[in-house]
Parts: sequence; C-alpha cells; structure tokens
Amino acid sequence: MEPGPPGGSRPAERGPCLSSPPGADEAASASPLSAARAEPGRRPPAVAAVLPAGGSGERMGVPTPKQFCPVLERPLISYTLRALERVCWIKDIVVAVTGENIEAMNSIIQKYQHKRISVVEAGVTRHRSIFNGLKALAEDQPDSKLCKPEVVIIHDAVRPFVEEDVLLKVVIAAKEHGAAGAIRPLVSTVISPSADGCLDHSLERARHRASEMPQAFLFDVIYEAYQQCSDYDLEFGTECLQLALKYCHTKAKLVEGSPDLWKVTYKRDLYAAESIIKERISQEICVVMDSKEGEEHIGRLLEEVLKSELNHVKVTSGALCHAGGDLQQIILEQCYNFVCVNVMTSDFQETHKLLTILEESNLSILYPVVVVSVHFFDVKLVPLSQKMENLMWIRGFAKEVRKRNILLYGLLICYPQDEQKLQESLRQAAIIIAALIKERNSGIVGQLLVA
Ligand SMILES: Nc1ccn([C@@H]2O[C@H](COP(=O)(O)OP(=O)(O)OP(=O)(O)O)[C@@H](O)[C@H]2O)c(=O)n1
Ligand SMILES: O=P(O)(O)OC[C@@H](O)[C@@H](O)[C@@H](O)CO
Repeated sequence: MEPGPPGGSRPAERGPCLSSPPGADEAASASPLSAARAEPGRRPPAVAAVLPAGGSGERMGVPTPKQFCPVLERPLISYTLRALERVCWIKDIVVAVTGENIEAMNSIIQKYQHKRISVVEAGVTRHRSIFNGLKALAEDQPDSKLCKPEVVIIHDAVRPFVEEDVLLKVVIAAKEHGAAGAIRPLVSTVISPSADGCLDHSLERARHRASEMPQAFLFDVIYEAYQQCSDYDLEFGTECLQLALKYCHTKAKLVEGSPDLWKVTYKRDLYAAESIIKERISQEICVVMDSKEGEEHIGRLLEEVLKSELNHVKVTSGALCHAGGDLQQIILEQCYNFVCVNVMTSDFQETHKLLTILEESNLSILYPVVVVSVHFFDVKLVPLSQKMENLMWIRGFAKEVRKRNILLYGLLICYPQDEQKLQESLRQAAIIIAALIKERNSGIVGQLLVA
C-alpha cells in the first residue's frame, strides 16, 4: 500500500467511484481484442495510450532528458512511439512532455513521420503527467480532437521494447478486470530498513514481483482514480495500479511481461538499448546480385557462405535488374543490410543504383542501413592506381550517403582464384560483412577492406 498523506486526510469524496468495472460480467466473456475484431458485429474496445515523457532523467546523469537521448542517432522516445504505432488498434497516442520540450517533440514526430500522436504538457511528477494525458483524452475537454477511449494504456516513454502481444494482454485483462499491469520477477530481494539504518526485515522474493509497464485501465476507472487522487499520491506515488485499487477499489490483473520491458534509467541502459536495437536490425542480409550475364554465380557463392557462416542471420538475394522490383519487396520487409556484388568491374554503377533505390525508399529514416560494396577483382588486371581511385570514389560517396543514414563500406576480394583460396576469401568476407553489420561503425564508412 502506498503511504497515506503524513497527517493529511484524504480529500472529500468527489462523487461515487465505480465499485466494479462497467459491464464486468459480459466483459468476462470478452474475447481477445483481435478476435473481437474478427467477430461480425462485435465492437473491439476503443484503445488509446498515454506516454509520460516529462521527466528530467536525473539518474541518467546527462543534460538531455533520457527520453530524448540518441540511440543510433535517433531519440529514444521515437523507438517507443514506433513500437506503439505498429499496433494498429491503438487509435490515439498522447505524449506528455515539458513545455520546453514540446517543440523538440513535434520535430521528432515530423522527422520520423510518427502518426496518431498528440502532445500535451507534462506535470511536475509522473502521476501529474499521466493525469494531463488522461485529461486530453476525456471528453470533457473543450475542442479536443481526441475521443475518450474505452481502455487506456499507460506506458513509460523510456521503455522502447514493448511488443503487441503484451499490449494486447493488458488491454484484454483491463477490459475484464478494470485494470491490468505487466510484472516481472524480482532480480534483487526487497528489504525494509529500520530507522537506525539496519535491516528490519526482508520480503520473500518469490512471493513478490516488480511492477513494470505497459499497464491498461478502463478509462473511467483510472480517470476517476486520478480525479480523486490525493496531492500526496500525485506528488510521491509511483504506481498507477495502486491508484485504481485505492480510489476505485479495482484490483488490477497482473500479466507476466517479457524481459525486454525494462525502463531506461541509467546510462548503462542506453548502451544496452543500442545493443538490442543493433542486434534486431542485423538479423537479415540481402545480397544484391550482379546483373551482368554469367556473373551471378559468384554472388550465389557469397550468399551460400554468408548463410553458412552467419547461421542466425536470414540471407536473401535480389537482383537490381527489372528496376529493382524484387528488391522493393525486400526493402518493404525492412531489411537494413545490403551486400552489393560487383564482379570484375572497378566501377560502382551497381552500388550506385542500389544506393539510389535505398535513398528513394526512405528505409534509413528509422535505422541506419548498411551497404557493403563487394568487388571481385583480378589483381593482375587492376593496377594499384585504379584501386586507389576506387577508394577515393567510395570515400566520397560514403560521405554523401552518410547524410541519409546509409553506411557504405567497400570490400575487395581477389578473383579468380583456385576454388580453395576463393572459399577462404569468401569466408573471410562473410566475417568482415557480419562485423560491419553488427557494429554499424560510422567511423569507418568509405573504407576499402580486403578479404
Ligand atoms: N514529471 C515527470 C517525471 C517522469 N515522467 C516520465 O515517467 C517515465 C518514468 O519515469 P522515470 O524513469 O523516473 O523518468 P525521470 O523522472 O526522467 O528519471 P529520474 O527519476 O532519473 O529523473 C519517464 O518516461 C519520464 O519521462 C513524466 O512524464 N513526468
Ligand atoms: O519511479 P520511476 O518514475 O522511475 O518509474 C515509474 C514507473 O515506471 C514504475 O513505478 C513502475 O514500477 C511502474 O509502476
């Protein structure tokens, strides 16, 4: 139980509170949201989300509030917005930011093409920020373009790794129980210190859980709770589920969440978030075949070696010919790593064509796209001066496309070689390509590496 106001008293009741969520009985038979959508005539609940993003991030220890700190050169909050936007049944997303950050927030929405986002002013505490978000959704706000949802999700803006399944679980549970929240096993044991700073008692870890986000509520339940909330709770409270219990006698359903629901709080969490994002966008490579007659087989060889060397990575291939038709599909499927194969040519036409397609696709708005321009060249035919010229070209071009968040690297592979030597070169190339994709090191773009 959250501590009551010290010596204070609970404010006079401001009207009856819901003793049980509305329609709890028929809600009990509520089928999953997605199924409800499928059942003819059944109305899935209108769902909105409130993202408190008005904190200062003191524990992060940097001047920029952590929700705006860059991860792979993109603000952390943009990843959370993207995660919620991907869920088509969340109709409105309300973000609460401080007045001084409203302009920055609107710029992020515009730059990363976020949709269905409304921005409200945050409060001086997280609960007050959430309350401001709820007020924006309540119908009793003049000229609001938002409509009151049946269920509202509350999710910290600094928890970027939220998936649709846990959102669906808490929404369905909230529709049935009035409130629901994600929980995780405790990692450390919780202890209660005595006044003299010694151990008073410890809680049995197995019988307790950590309260995480997302949480979801019948809108009327949580809005009523915030309206009845004491100033003490608004000032010092940290748990929305507790407000629903304390002021609306609504016992939240607890939903087991995944390990990725953690909140970015300290600087180490930013590094962890970057590693997770890099890992997720490195799961697929597209080998773009040389479209010249008779040269495709070498691209196939490289594709096979990549598949065998990088067994956790999905390797697909596409051809640039037919105006990149099959490539468009791969880009649409959000592949962020391309290996462009050029055989016995020192020009970069194929790579140039690929980069143009990528730039036109806007694929790199959200995540850095890696392009490795691989050149199989005959060391006896290509003089050093030519290789230096290539190096200058790729450096210049890499600098250009870097502005579009495309990281271009060059890789030279001697060719032809006897079968064994070629296989070894291809294996080395696969290792180099994997490292470039995993690290996405913008410091070495434009370099010509040799396998
Ligand atoms: N007045 C506040 C304080 C916090 N939050 C938001 O609530 C979420 C979780 O809070 P927390 O992790 O504590 O963020 P900060 O308060 O920024 O962190 P710190 O306590 O380290 O300052 C964050 O998205 C934060 O932006 C908010 O909307 N309004
Ligand atoms: O206390 P903080 O503001 O860091 O975190 C706020 C919430 O995320 C935290 O209280 C969760 O346990 C969910 O209630």
